[in-house]
Amino acid sequence: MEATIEVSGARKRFGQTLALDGLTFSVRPGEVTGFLGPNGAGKSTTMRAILGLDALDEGTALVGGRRYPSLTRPLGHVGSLLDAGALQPSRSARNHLLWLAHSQGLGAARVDAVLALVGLDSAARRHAGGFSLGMRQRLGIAAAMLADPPILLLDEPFNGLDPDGFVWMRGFLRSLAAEGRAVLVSSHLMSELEGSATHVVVIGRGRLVTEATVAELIARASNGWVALRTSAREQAMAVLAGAGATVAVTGPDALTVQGMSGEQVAQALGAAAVPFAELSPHRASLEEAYMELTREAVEYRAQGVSAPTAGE
Ligand SMILES: Nc1ncnc2c1ncn2[C@@H]1O[C@H](COP(=O)(O)OP(=O)(O)OP(=O)(O)O)[C@@H](O)[C@H]1O
Repeated sequence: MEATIEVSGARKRFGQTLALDGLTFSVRPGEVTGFLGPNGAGKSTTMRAILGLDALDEGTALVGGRRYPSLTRPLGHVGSLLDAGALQPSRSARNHLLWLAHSQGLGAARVDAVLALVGLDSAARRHAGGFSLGMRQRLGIAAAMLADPPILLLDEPFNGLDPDGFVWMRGFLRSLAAEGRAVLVSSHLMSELEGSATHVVVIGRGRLVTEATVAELIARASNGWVALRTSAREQAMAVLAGAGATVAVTGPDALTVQGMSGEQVAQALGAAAVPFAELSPHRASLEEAYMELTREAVEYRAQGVSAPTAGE
């Protein structure tokens, strides 16, 4: 089966709430796609629709070109982590997985392999009920990986992870994509996905806000910004603002400047005898890119059709 997820024109209403409002996006093989949006944006509903747990009112949600309920061995095609709490607390982690493995015709060797894969081998015989949320997330991922599926849907897998867990999860997601799998990972925070996602799908109120590569998103948000270090921050701000630039404080001795080239910034500060160092094009973080996006989306909604924003 081809490792793709394709959601097209998905609409879903729960009573008065329109959870999905014509949502369309796709995930291709070899990509970790971050699935982002504020609370209630429709991320979980989308994942549930892809897995056939919620029926769409309109549109389609396909895995490898097929509807999930039509798959004969679904867990061999799509692995999912929706709720890390969904386990039998009195069972050991290994027994929990053995029970799942048997239901799929898999043996103990595969269980031990996935326990090692997620770093739970030493905790394998402990009761899952005593696991921290981070360990439950790992166990949930081990379960998702049991039948070695080419497609993975992970809902908030970074929740509850400690700093080591974060590093591990990022590397793990990258390795899944490097093996050619399609991976859709939901998150509230862009920063969680930095270093693992290659693509992002941002949704709001059940609609697509943007679908882009991480590199495109960062380039868009970085455009026209110059980063600057100066021991005379207030003076530099006054000079640059006086020259018409937009200036933001990014640290005790750091500013970012928009509306002037690096050369113009150097000239203006030089002429006013303001000391500075490290003048460079600013590379936005994924979080900044997300904020920029959200801001654009809000402005678009507030202004109606493509009215220019101030300064354009
Ligand atoms: N079973 C349900 N019954 C009624 N309303 C629902 C149901 N499931 C979701 N909703 C509503 O649909 C909208 C989308 O919810 P959803 O859980 O998909 O968003 P989300 O992006 O996953 O949010 P969060 O980040 O908070 O998990 C919300 O307004 C939610 O209250």
